[in-house]
Amino acid sequence: TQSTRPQRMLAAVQKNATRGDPRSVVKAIDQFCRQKEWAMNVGDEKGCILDSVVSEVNPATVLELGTYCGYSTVRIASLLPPHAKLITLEFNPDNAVIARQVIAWAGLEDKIQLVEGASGDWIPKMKEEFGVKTFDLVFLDHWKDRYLPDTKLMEECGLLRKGSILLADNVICPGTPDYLEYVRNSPRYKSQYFKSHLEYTKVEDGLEKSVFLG
Ligand SMILES: O=C(NCCNC(=O)c1cc(-c2ccc(F)cc2)cc(O)c1O)c1cc(O)ncn1
Ligand SMILES: [Mg+2]
Repeated sequence: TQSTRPQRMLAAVQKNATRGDPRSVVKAIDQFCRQKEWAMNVGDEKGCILDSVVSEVNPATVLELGTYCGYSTVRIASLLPPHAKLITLEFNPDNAVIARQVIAWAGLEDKIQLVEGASGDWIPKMKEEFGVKTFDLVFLDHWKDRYLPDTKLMEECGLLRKGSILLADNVICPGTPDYLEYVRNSPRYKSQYFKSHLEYTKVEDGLEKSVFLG
């Protein structure tokens, strides 16, 4: 039977990356996507901006919305301090199967908790299910029409504290106009746009970094 793109991406990781070496996993996926097949990972250009924000925030608790195959999950977790935890939500069970194996190849299982299901269902249960108080950093990379409702839900559930950072992918392409309008005009956020390109292309895209002011 025909393999899927995530399955071919995992095969490229297992062939070209070194077990236990997260950066080699990131490199193998980027090479696969540049040389073989485009895929919707945040990619190496926006990935460098992601790295700099993660390093600056040095978060103890991270929430990622939209795991896909685990590229940004591994990229973020490889920069976390010891004992820091990353929870990543993935809606699509087939993607979750692949992401778990990518995370295992990188040797980052102890830092990452992959949760399957819809963000809207899981966000209200974060505190009781995972003992999370608030998130220091949230990386939004799931369905683009879920960025705004899920941000409001995180506010309502008390998952953001003064200084929590939201970093959103694809605010230009595919675009998240209602989310951008909200974080750029709400008095509760200080927002900054990092201009870049859609992964592995010359199309404009960017990341929006927003500090929750409480
Ligand atoms: O997370 C879920 N889907 C992937 C979200 N991510 C994207 O859609 C995404 C798309 C693109 C993209 C850009 C240009 C283009 F021509 C085609 C795709 C780029 C990106 O960087 C993304 O991140 C999901 C699934 C589901 O069934 N339910 C809840 N969530
Ligand atoms: Mg994305």
